[in-house]
Formats: sequence, C-alpha cells, structure tokens
Amino acid sequence: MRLEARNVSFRYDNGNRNILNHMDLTLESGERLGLAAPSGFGKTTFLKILAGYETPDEGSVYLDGKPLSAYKGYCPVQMIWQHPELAVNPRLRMGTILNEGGPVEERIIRGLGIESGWLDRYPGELSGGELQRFCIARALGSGTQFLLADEITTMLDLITQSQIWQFLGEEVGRRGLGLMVVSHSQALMERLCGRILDLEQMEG
Ligand SMILES: Nc1ncnc2c1ncn2[C@@H]1O[C@H](COP(=O)(O)OP(=O)(O)OP(=O)(O)O)[C@@H](O)[C@H]1O
Repeated sequence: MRLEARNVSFRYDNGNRNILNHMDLTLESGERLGLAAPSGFGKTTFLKILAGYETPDEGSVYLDGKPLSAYKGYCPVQMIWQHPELAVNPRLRMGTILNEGGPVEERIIRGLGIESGWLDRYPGELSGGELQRFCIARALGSGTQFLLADEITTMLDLITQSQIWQFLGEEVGRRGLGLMVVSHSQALMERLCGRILDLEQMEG
C-alpha cells in the first residue's frame, strides 16, 4: 500500500500562521521513514493529518490513491502519541482500552511485556512505560497498515525504550507495515529508518 500527502497546507483555527505549506510525502508499505524538524515546526501536526485526526485546508491524504477520509471504521493509519496518559480514557480499565480498536493478538501483548495483572487496573495506576505498551498494542490491530510514532519513547527509561523498539522493529518487519518515526534522537532514526526527511526542507 501507499500513504501519500499531496500538497497539504494547514493552519489551526485559532492560529495566525500556516503550520504546513504545500507538503508532499509518500510512504510505502514496508518502508521506515524518519521525520526531523526543530521543535514546534509541525511534526505532530503533520502526523495528525496523515492519520486523519486533522483535515488539511488544502491538499489531501490518500491511501492507495483513495482519500483517507473515505475509509470508514478502523483506520489503517494508526498514530502512537508521545504522552500515553493523554491517549487513554482514565475511566476505563486497561483490558478495555487494549481492545478499543478490536482484539489484539496475544503475540503482541506478550511481545510488549504487558502483564495480565495490569488488565484490571485503571490508567492512573500504571507507569508511563506500562501505559505506552498498551497504546502501542492498541495501534497494532490486524487492520493496521501504517504506524506513525510521535516521540513515543522520549519519556521512558533506556531499557523500556530499547525493549519497545526491538519489538516494534520485528513486528513492523513481520507484517510489512509502513513506519514513520518522529524523534529528536537522530541516532534512533538512523538505526531504525531507511530514510530521514527534514520537514524544514520539504515545504513546497
Ligand atoms: N491545537 C492547536 N491549536 C493551535 N496551535 C497549535 C495546536 N497544536 C499545536 N499548535 C502549534 O502548532 C505548531 C506546531 O506544533 P507541533 O506540535 O505540530 O510541532 P512539533 O514539530 O511536533 O513540535 P515538538 O517537536 O515540540 O513536539 C506549534 O507552534 C504549536 O504551538
């Protein structure tokens, strides 16, 4: 499959400037792409548009040539956020959160080191690293084709970071998913990604 942004421009309703100007980007299945840019430049905004959370003012996002907005139900483009505590409903138990997008395979749950004792807990009773494992698992439903990872391990300790990326690297490779990595760590992107783009140099 192919995920494409064509001529995408965007400004927040309450903003006084365009965040993105005429951006083009193509991500193929099986490809691993890093996205770099200075803080506040619009990396998260771009990922939100690519995952269908925001609608561009100009241009469109396409999946295999069909507008992303035409896909109903589970979105084949899944985003994982920097702050897992903001990406979960604090009133739901983790077992419910895990399956919000549909059933998650046991292999994924095990691979991410999710312990069965965590499933009955509420988000406030887990650490950031534990929560992020759930958010990653939830994003890996069987319908996922592209995974957009926005600084997903920045807040975590080094051991958790390395476990998560080890698992994700294998999982993405096994399923031939397209992966986009936003990180301030150039070293991480160089290790994971076949190609690194600088958002600053991409504006059309
Ligand atoms: N919901 C919003 N409403 C208005 N402005 C916003 C909103 N979200 C982000 N912005 C602004 O848009 C710009 C780009 O933000 P964005 O989070 O996309 O950048 P980023 O490159 O991901 O930054 P960082 O590396 O710090 O995470 C920033 O100036 C930010 O303040």
